[in-house]
Amino acid sequence: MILDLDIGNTLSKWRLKDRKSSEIRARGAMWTRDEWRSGADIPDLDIVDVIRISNVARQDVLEDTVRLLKRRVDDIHIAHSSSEALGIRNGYDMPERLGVDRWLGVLSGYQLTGGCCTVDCGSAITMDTVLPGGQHIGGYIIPGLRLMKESLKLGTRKVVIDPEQDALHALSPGTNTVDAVNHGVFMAAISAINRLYMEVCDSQGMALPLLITGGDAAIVSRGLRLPHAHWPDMVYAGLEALFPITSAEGQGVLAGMPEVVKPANLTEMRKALAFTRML
Ligand SMILES: Nc1ncnc2c1ncn2[C@@H]1O[C@H](COP(=O)(O)OP(=O)(O)OP(=O)(O)O)[C@@H](O)[C@H]1O
Ligand SMILES: CC(C)(CO)[C@@H](O)C(=O)NCCC(=O)O
Ligand SMILES: [K+]
Repeated sequence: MILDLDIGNTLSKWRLKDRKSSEIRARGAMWTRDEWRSGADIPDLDIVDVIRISNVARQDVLEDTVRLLKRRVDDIHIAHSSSEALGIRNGYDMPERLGVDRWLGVLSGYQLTGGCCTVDCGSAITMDTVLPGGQHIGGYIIPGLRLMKESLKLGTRKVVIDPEQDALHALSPGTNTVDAVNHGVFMAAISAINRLYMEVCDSQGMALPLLITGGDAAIVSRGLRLPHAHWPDMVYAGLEALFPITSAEGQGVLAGMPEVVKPANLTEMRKALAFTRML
């Protein structure tokens, strides 16, 4: 069994993947601050023979985790951002500084689309662009939904935006603090993603497919009016692309690959931008 680990700033997500059938057998998550102790929501290491890790938490979090895992499993692959991988050139001035979750998203996104914008809605919301031909041009980082709420210190941090809520309602003016904050934060995130995406397409002169992932992707996806595909396993797919193990992975078949969604029309996007720039 393969253990894939995605250590984020808030949550550490894991999944177990069957080496033979390529099926995902189990999934779980724990707070990144918490220790790996038995009884918690952690995978059974006795059935694991290889581990792949993406980490954006502090270096000592990774070191502690690896030390613990090494007692049971020898074969551990840790992903790093590099200046070039799988035909993609990293656009950062210092390539190793690009968050590896972003890099992995770009690698899998490119494998799926051959050029796209990737958005990861986690503690932070990040957007990255990789052009046809494989040039990554850099991206944007804004606070995620929870961080935005937390920064207001209005006691609404724990009140989540109801994922079942109608997206239109979630964009309407709030008539109490919780709704005012939730709807405001939701609108801020959606507007930023819309605008950044259209600006990038405009400046590159092409409508790129838009992919979205992360803990808040389902909610954001419901509010986003632009055609896009939701790929929950996009970061894991980057681990598969970088360290292929199963025969399917070797052939470039990545877990949970969504249908590629045809992007919005460039002329229409330019009209929308022209209008907002007039204001
Ligand atoms: N069970 C959950 N526990 C905590 N947060 C959750 C949960 N489900 C969804 N979320 C949302 O997901 C976000 C966390 O995003 P994600 O799971 O992508 O991990 P992350 O650790 O924040 O990632 P990164 O630090 O890489 O941005 C939180 O802002 C929260 O709103
Ligand atoms: C931005 C986050 C926190 C998103 O998870 C992560 O990708 C990160 O820590 N990145 C390092 C900074 C950068 O990407 O420029
Ligand atoms: K993430």
